[in-house]
Amino acid sequence: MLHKITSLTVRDVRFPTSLEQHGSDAMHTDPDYSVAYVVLDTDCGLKGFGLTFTVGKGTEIVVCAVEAVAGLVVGKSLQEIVSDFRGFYRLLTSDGQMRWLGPEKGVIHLAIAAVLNAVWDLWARAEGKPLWKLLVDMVSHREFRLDCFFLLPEEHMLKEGYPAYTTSCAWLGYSDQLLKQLCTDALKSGWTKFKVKVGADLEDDKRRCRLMRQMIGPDNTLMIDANQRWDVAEAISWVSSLAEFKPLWVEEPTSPDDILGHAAISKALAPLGIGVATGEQCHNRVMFKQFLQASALQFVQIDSCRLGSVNENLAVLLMAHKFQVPVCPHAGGVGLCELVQHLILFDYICVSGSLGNRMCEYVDHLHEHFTSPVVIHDAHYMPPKDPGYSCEMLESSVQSHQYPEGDVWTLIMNK
Ligand SMILES: C[C@H](O)[C@@H](O)CC(=O)C(=O)O
Ligand SMILES: [Mg+2]
Repeated sequence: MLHKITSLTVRDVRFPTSLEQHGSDAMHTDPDYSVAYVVLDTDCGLKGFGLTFTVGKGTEIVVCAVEAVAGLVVGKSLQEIVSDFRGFYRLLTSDGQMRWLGPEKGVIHLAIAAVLNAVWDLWARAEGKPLWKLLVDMVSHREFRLDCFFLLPEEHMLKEGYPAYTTSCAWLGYSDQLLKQLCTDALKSGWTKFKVKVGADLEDDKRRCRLMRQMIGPDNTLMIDANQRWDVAEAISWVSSLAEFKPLWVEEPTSPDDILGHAAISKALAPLGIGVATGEQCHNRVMFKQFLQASALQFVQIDSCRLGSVNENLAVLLMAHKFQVPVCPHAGGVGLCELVQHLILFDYICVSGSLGNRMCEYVDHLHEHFTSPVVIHDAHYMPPKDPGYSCEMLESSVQSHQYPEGDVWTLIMNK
């Protein structure tokens, strides 16, 4: 079956997470977790679902950009696309009249990610496999030695899952009381790795990091995330002041485009045992290449919607492997956990074969709006089994959260 794409629809779907400060950080103080949600219809009835993540009002701009590229997709068959996926990727990213907006960065790239995510979802559904398995089956299996026993990596993942860390205990806008409660709950559920938001006020950061350490103890892992708040010198002195709390990494210490700045920060913090992590706003593979070449990061944080979907993320996974830098994907947003779990499973099974210093982010928000939500067991992502890329949303959720006409928003606006 050819699966000719007959239409592409895109909707602006937003969740009012800012009301309770979920997802807040030093630069995004009032995020409403949102998606530009894409559905591809085909002549045989099969659909493909895709999304890209944003944090509120920006979604309307991404929706326009998706509409602008729709004409490059509608009318093509899945077979035509996947038989020359590289050519199709180039068609989307190199359109003569739209390339000026990027190239391969910003709003237009987010839009292309949403569309390509839907195409990959369609392909995996057509093959009757979860996306990670579609990718794994494309390359040959290898056997790795894992601790004291031999297990194929795929079997290992199906049994144990992929290790995760949580960001949900310590968004910047949460009170100390809430932070304590959420840490207590998370520890009971088996979490051992925690990320705390920092960057707005040094004294606050010291208090919150101290509290986190008290709650999680000396042996669990702590990471800090500044969301680009500092300049280079400020980042070095600020993080040095937080070194006593033993963070494994500082994430996005400065502008996401400042490769040499990250290199300077990495060099300065190495003696303190603190690495630099970045990637959620690293806009394409070329940037990642230079970050790796400049030893400017010690943890690669791929993002399933920032880069040009699976296509570009695979290139980054391979480069990270070449440079022997662990990949710890970003997933702080709606739908990002659902998507990126497929990529990190593929990374482990077919590329890195290692779990050393590796973990995938998890945030405990909004999974109930997906038809195949992530399954977390004992702080591990369990491999998804349903065909596709796990980003189909419940139609009822899409309708009630569509902006501005959905019930959820009309209620808020009429208050
Ligand atoms: C605005 C988002 O919630 C952002 O804070 C997420 C992030 O930085 C992370 O998960 O890491
Ligand atoms: Mg972050």
